[in-house]
Amino acid sequence: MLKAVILIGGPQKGTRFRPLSFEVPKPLFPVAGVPMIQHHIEACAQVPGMQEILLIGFYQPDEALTRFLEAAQQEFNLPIRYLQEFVPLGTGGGLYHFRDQILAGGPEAFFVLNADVCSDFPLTAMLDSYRHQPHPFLLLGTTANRTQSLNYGCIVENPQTHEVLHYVEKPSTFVSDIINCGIYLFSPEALKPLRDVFQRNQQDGQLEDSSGLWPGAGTIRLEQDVFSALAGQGQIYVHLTDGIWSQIKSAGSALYASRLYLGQYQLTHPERLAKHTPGGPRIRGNVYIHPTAKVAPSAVLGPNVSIGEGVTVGEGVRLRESIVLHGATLQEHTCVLHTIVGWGSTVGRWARVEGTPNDPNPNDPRAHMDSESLFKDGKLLPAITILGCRVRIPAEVLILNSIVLPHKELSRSFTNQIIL
Ligand SMILES: Nc1nc2c(ncn2[C@@H]2O[C@H](COP(=O)(O)OP(=O)(O)O[C@H]3O[C@H](CO)[C@@H](O)[C@H](O)[C@@H]3O)[C@@H](O)[C@H]2O)c(=O)[nH]1
Repeated sequence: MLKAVILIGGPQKGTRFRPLSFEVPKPLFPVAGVPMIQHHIEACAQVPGMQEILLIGFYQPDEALTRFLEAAQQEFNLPIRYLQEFVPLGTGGGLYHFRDQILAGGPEAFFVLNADVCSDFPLTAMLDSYRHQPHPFLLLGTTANRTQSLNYGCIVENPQTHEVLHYVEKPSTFVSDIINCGIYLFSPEALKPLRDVFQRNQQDGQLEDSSGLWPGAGTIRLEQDVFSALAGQGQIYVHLTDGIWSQIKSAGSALYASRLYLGQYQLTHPERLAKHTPGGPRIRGNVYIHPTAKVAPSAVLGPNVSIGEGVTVGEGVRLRESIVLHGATLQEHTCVLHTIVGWGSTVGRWARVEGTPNDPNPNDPRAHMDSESLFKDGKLLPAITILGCRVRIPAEVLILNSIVLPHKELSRSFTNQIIL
């Protein structure tokens, strides 16, 4: 019997995802037509013997999360529960805090998945390598180029045995081109080292604060407190993958992840990809259209387009490399490229809304998405355009490389601006 835990973080996280994370918790943001963590749940549900999926985070359980959990339980016919940390406990603290729930029923092992990654989740392959040689910690690793590796956990392995000999979280100088994907398979034994860290933290805290209410007592950083500390002791192994993988930190990376997942749908969910039908819109490449969306037959969509529930796409619209969220309207002849159009927003006739992609270098197979900051030398860097929720763009204007905050009604063109 197996279980899975998805670490969904909480409202203080996902700041690079604003203003989109104002409306919906980041783990529920639609990527390739379904909420970000539905991809994780689908992958877990396919592993034979999966008994339960636990989401651990520090969000208040709001309506959106509750509705998502109910729908997912029905769809996958599996118990899927949310366990709330009352303070952020770090990537390992929640696993220790909820250890009884994780170990209830005696699972053979449990997967732990960061919510903010996009992957083809080679969980069965990880399980096979775990069963071949069970160890407390199995990490999924992939390769990155030297510069970008510094943004991730870096793993030095023994190439014969795949034992992790050395682990450094976001090093300041090059350590290894094998990076931690934030996808793990842990044995029940893995909770023992977490308990040791917890007890050590508590003792250290009591020394600092005799009240015993030291706020950091329950916080455990899986990467530094466990992986770095235990590397080289025969407890941590890495399973390497060359499948699709990307982090989802910024809106730009959500658009890139959407492209990766839409590509995957060719194999996993061909029914989710729009097909060209006589009298229907022209489809180029991989496109997702929610069944309730109304798309005019003269619109041209794709590649990499996701159209959400109740969206209206008018005659002559050109839409490419974009996500259009629930209830938005693109009036006739708009051109929308490299953009996320927020919930309920309207783009007026003949308007052009365009962003600049910063996709990984296509000539470097080990390149990943850069989630760098929005500004450099006080200037907004060119990036995808984001329209927050219920934004109104008038007819015949140009919006280029801009971020428009929710509920703004624009009256002219803007380029390279954040419109507050
Ligand atoms: N429940 C809970 N979840 C948390 C908390 N803090 C972070 N998380 C969740 O844990 C995951 C990792 O979040 P970060 O702490 O932001 O780390 P990171 O910068 O994404 O780096 C991690 O992931 C990389 C791969 O994407 C790894 O390369 C790196 O080593 C590390 O594990 C995310 O899904 C986040 O929502 C917390 O206090 N509580």
